[in-house]
Amino acid sequence: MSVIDAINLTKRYGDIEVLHGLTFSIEDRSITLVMGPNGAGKSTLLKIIGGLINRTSGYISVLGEDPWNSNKIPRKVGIILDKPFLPPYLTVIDIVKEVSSEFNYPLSDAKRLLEDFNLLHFLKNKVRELSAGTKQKLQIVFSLIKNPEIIIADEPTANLDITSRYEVYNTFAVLREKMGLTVLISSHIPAEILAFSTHVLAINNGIMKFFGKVDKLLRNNFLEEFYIVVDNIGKALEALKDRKIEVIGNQIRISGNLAEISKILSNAGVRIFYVRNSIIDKSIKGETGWE
Ligand SMILES: Nc1ncnc2c1ncn2[C@@H]1O[C@H](COP(=O)(O)OP(=O)(O)OP(=O)(O)O)[C@@H](O)[C@H]1O
Repeated sequence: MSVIDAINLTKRYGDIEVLHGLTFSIEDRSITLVMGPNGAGKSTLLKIIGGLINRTSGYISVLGEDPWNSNKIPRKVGIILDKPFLPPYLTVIDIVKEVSSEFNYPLSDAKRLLEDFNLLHFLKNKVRELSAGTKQKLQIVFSLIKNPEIIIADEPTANLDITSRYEVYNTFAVLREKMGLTVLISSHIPAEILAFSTHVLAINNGIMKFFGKVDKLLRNNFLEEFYIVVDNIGKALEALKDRKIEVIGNQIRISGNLAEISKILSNAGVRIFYVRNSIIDKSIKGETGWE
């Protein structure tokens, strides 16, 4: 079932058309990586989906409604930006209370969300005392306080170090798996997020270059060697014991079909934090025109 449908969607700023006739459907409970170089049109597309700006022509439906003319979309779509706008001198609990009361959300449920994302111990901290990664995770949790069905994240990891970036990607994977949310994330660092995504929508100069499942993007490149980092190396080694693998530091070197290996690990309850392989970068470039 699709939750977002776009047909021939265009956007012009003044005389300049920056989105040229995009057509796609986003499936319920998917994580779509929206990728493309600077100025490609990623933010513009996400803002249209979130109802922050209107399209120029074409059709867009989000949860069955036109996002620009909808009371439902501001409540059902959570928007996450690259830099969280959290008041630096307020404590986390102050903000939680404010956001909960704004959306009529029980405070006890909000605290449970913080607990789910391992943030409960920051309740009494002021925002300025928190790391960039923690602030971003908080922004994500705050966006959940209204019970959204879709989360749109525009470059959510742009200002984060690698550890925090993976924490944030992981948070999105949890949102999808445990809370059944549909997630759209834009990024400049596509290879990192690919392991957490189900679909890819690639734009370049406002033209959609690729839309489809991650497997399709990587389809020709499976019998290659790559490196993965997982959350539980012991469980991963057990799950992959019939395969030729080598452990190098915290990475597992393995050859084979990436989709198949991810499935084995996922069935064993192991989460992949990181996949690296020059082929992934090459297939992103080959299929999408990404430089
Ligand atoms: N409010 C605006 N008025 C005029 N032009 C705009 C406006 N916002 C964006 N643009 C232009 O539209 C094009 C697409 O911009 P957009 O921000 O959507 O791209 P992006 O892919 O998100 O880029 P980045 O990765 O740099 O954020 C760019 O050429 C940009 O200069």
